[in-house]
Amino acid sequence: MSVVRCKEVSKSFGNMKALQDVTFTIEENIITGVIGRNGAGKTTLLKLIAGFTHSTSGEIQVFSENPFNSLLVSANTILVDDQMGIPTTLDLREVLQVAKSFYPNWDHELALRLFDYFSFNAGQRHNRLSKGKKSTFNMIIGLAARCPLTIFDEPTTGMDTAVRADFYRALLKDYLAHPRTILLSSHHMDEIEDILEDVLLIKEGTVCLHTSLSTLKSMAIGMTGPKHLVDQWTKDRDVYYSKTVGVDSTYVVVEDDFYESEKNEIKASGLELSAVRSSDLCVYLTSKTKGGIDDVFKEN
Ligand SMILES: Nc1ncnc2c1ncn2[C@@H]1O[C@H](COP(=O)(O)OP(=O)(O)OP(=O)(O)O)[C@@H](O)[C@H]1O
Repeated sequence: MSVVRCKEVSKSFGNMKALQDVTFTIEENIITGVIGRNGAGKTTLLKLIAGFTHSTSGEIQVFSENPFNSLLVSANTILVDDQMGIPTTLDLREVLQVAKSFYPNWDHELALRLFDYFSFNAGQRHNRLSKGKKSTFNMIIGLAARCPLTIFDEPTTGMDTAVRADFYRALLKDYLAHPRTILLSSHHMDEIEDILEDVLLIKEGTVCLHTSLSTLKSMAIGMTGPKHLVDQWTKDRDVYYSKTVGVDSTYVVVEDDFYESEKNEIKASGLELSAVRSSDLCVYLTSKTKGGIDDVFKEN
């Protein structure tokens, strides 16, 4: 069953087109990473899905309903971000108590165990917490709510490395025990790739790739060696990234549709083949130029 369907969805802010003709479907009980560069449109998309705002054109369905002003969607969805609007008149324990009455699947035991593990004090107020602690508290709500559609928009803002690792582990453990549809946007693709099943790659307001992580991992290969040889092997293929190495050597990341026999030929011709990390590939696929920052320093 599909939980989210977007068909030709666009969202503009005045003349600014934040999303353009976005079409994709998210199936039930899958963790999807929503990946893209700064300003790509991730937050805009996640807010549309959560029903916080409406699209300029196109059709969005969440649980088969338009999410904007939908009671069904708001009862089954949580969007965890740094603007969650946690009441400051209540202390943190009271906030958990209110959340308990609000979310039907709420696991209070889990919330309290996480609360203690991350050393929160009952009397603290959300607006007095540090940036990382605010994110950690929001994450506790997002996990304990166990909403059928759980959306985390940059949930680890301000968290230190150890807390981020704990969060991803807690998310994975809870998801395995209580499967649900999870959308997770993050700039730390290398940290989240182990828990993702699918990747939705957003580039300049459009979906540039929606695929499984296993496909992403096998779709590209690195090739290093003399430029003329590299050009020969890559001329009819998609080159995602290219940079000069040393005097006459080139490193390219190219679509991997080579047969094993071709790979052996490539290596025999003196070129080096290497695996490409999915986090690097996501950066290349969402880059404006094929050479990245190096292109800025290229002489004309
Ligand atoms: N309320 C708004 N008014 C005007 N422009 C907006 C508004 N919200 C977003 N935008 C613009 O829409 C584009 C997409 O923004 P969005 O926040 O969705 O990107 P993002 O991928 O989440 O970025 P980041 O990774 O930096 O958080 C940006 O150019 C942003 O400036």
